[in-house]
Amino acid sequence: MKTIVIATKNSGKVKEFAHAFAKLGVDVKSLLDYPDIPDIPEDGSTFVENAKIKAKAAADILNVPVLADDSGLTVEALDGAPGVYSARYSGEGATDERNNSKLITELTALGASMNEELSDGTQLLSAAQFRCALALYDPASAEFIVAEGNVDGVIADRPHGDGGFGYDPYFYVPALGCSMAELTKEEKGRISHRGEALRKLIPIVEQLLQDSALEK
Ligand SMILES: O=P(O)(O)OP(=O)(O)OP(=O)(O)OC[C@H]1O[C@@H](n2cnc3c(O)ncnc32)[C@H](O)[C@@H]1O
Ligand SMILES: [Mg+2]
Repeated sequence: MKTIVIATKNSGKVKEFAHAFAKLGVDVKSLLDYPDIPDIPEDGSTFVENAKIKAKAAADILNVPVLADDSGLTVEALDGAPGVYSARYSGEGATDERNNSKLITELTALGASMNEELSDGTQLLSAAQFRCALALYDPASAEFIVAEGNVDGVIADRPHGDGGFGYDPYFYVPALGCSMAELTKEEKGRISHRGEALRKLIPIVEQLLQDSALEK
């Protein structure tokens, strides 16, 4: 079995990558499997910079090609926040729950509204986008390959669904009439920022796999 290492400690991302790569017969490992690797500072100013930082840091330690994902939510009524700060939006020790609660509190305090409500009374607060940058770094060639994806949605004032992770329960997708957390992994992958970026990168990962660079 071929293996690809993803430089992430986010178990939600790991599950989505594992689902996508399983279809290619590729096993996924993450930084959760390498607890001795120290935390990688994400001090870039863009998703692409942070994805490159994470991929290179892990690849230099493990000496195999590594894929990294930097992603987040940009909200129109918040001038694009939380953006690259999505994971630490609610400060030190941030959790998905606290980040979501801060998001809704901030939007409510601003009086943000799209003047639209769903049949269950849910108010739609602001247009938003999920963005994802993937970086694949191969220490043998010292080269990066980068791919990006995004998906449009709307922030709802209350959560729906218990799938996905992070901001998914509050991210309503008008085209599908449900939140991102109400989709299966397969459905989410078809429309998501991560799915779009991954589809661009998969041919390159497959090429690397053929070259056996990822054989462990
Ligand atoms: O850096 P790693 O270890 O990969 O894990 P992380 O959770 O810190 O990941 P990021 O730095 O890329 O921050 C991404 C933030 O955006 C959120 N996010 C990213 N993709 C998402 C998705 O598909 N659905 C919901 N929230 C998402 C996620 O919950 C984090 O708060
Ligand atoms: Mg992070």
